[in-house]
Amino acid sequence: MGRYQKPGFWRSLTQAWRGMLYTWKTQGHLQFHVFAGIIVLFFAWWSEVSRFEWLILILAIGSVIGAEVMNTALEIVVDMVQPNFHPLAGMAKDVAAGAVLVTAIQAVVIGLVVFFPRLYRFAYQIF
Ligand SMILES: Nc1ncnc2c1ncn2[C@@H]1O[C@H](COP(=O)(O)OP(=O)(O)OP(=O)(O)O)[C@@H](O)[C@H]1O
Repeated sequence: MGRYQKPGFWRSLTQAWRGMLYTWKTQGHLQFHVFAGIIVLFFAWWSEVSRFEWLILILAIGSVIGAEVMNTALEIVVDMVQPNFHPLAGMAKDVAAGAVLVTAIQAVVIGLVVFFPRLYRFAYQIF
């Protein structure tokens, strides 16, 4: 095993990007979250949300994506430390997946609070 050397700023960025790419390639959930986030941002632009709503929506999308990336990191560590079946290894993964679920529920609630009144008004005008 090579000696560890603390990387510089640009090298750290490259490594972080490599981690993101790995997560993107291996986790279908991340692809789904990014796709859903793009659709939400499109709707935000289309329905001309306020600056504050933009910030909240971006925070919500970033939280889900960040939690998914952290979840992937934990899965990698668990698989490295415990490649065999172990109840604690399974529980660690389940707890990390629970963190993603919390952020996803939060994002859905934020999306409803921001978009539901607009969709309601839109539907009201049409029907
Ligand atoms: N070593 C293990 N021992 C016991 N149970 C495990 C182990 N590895 C995984 N599991 C169980 O299988 C589930 C799925 O684990 P897996 O490693 O396939 O993650 P995943 O399908 O990529 O999860 P996610 O959908 O959260 O990204 C875990 O949530 C856990 O309940």
